[in-house]
Amino acid sequence: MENKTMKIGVVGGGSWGTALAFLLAENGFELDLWVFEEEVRDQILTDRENKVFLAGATLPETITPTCDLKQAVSGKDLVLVVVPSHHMRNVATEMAAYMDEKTIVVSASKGIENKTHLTMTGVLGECLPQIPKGQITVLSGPSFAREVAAKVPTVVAVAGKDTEVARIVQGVFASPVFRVYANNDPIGVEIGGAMKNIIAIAAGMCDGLDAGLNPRAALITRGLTEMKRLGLKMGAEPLTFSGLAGVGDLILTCTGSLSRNHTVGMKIAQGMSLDQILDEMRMVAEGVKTTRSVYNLSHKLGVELPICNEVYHILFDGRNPAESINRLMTRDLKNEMDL
Ligand SMILES: NC(=O)c1ccc[n+]([C@@H]2O[C@H](COP(=O)([O-])OP(=O)(O)OC[C@H]3O[C@@H](n4cnc5c(N)ncnc54)[C@H](O)[C@@H]3O)[C@@H](O)[C@H]2O)c1
Ligand SMILES: O=P(O)(O)OC[C@H](O)CO
Repeated sequence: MENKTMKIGVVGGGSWGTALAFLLAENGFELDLWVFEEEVRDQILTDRENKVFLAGATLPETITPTCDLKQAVSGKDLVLVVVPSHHMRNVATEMAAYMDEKTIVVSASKGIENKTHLTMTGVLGECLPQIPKGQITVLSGPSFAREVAAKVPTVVAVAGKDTEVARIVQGVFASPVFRVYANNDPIGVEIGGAMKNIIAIAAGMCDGLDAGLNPRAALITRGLTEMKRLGLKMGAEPLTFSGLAGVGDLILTCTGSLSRNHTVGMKIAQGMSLDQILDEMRMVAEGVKTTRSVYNLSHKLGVELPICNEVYHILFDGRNPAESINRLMTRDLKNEMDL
């Protein structure tokens, strides 16, 4: 199939869905963009801008905003799903009625479902039984929406169990400013993308306390070990954690001022309550809900994740972040290579 004739739907008009729709339009595709809010659809139609979630980017006429999910996904060759992870099941369940088995599905959402502990391709696989599992892929890596919309050079990974499908998706998204590596370890890519958000909350707390640069580097490094530990238990490839969706995204989110997860951590350390912070945010900080999933999953699987554990107790039990640093520093002494 000639790429540019592919019919594409993007589901989710938040900052990332809008930035990726912009990228695809720049790559020469015409596409439908499903947005949840009528306000956002109307703004894009009249001003060619998503002022709520991605102000400043002019969206070309080749992007058609719609609140009609059927229009966005039916008859499409490729559907990109970019909704917050806690909305994935509802949205995908509704999508199922309109989709046939030929469509390639790409998830760009990062999270682990609270109830099932499934990653987003797992949720999509359950909700879209007509789509062969090899056609469900994930795009992840260090990529702030605002920078992608500003055409800042960005490098990500696309992972799928079917190498051919991952290659097709790679070709669709790749551009001179958006380099895409193919990867065949979707579970590793998704665990990396979901867990880095928890570590970014921890790094934000460290920065909010002004605890120093040494502890932040330690959190990033030992956080990577925790990502690998849980990932390997779930069947991931170790090398994925040295890649873009692992250490790459971890570094970006733990050190980048644009990160919503890092910001949540900073505000907690500065004394705001989680409810207060979330009430003030229209955007999603996936790490909050993922912390709960990972805490429960790690206890179920018997995997020790000390940093994630502390973040859980700070967010949901009111533990003091400074006390958590002390608790982490005074744990039993270990061998660095133990996984
Ligand atoms: N923003 C980024 O830089 C970035 C980069 C990579 C990955 N991601 C991931 O993309 C996913 C989507 O995040 P985002 O940043 O695009 O969103 P966002 O935080 O900018 O906006 C929130 C989104 O939630 C949607 N929403 C609210 N209620 C809803 C409902 N009931 N049903 C469906 N959708 C609803 C809103 O319409 C909006 O699209 C997340 O998993 C995030 O981790 C984001
Ligand atoms: O703003 P955050 O913390 O949701 O991070 C956005 C992306 O996941 C970075 O790759």
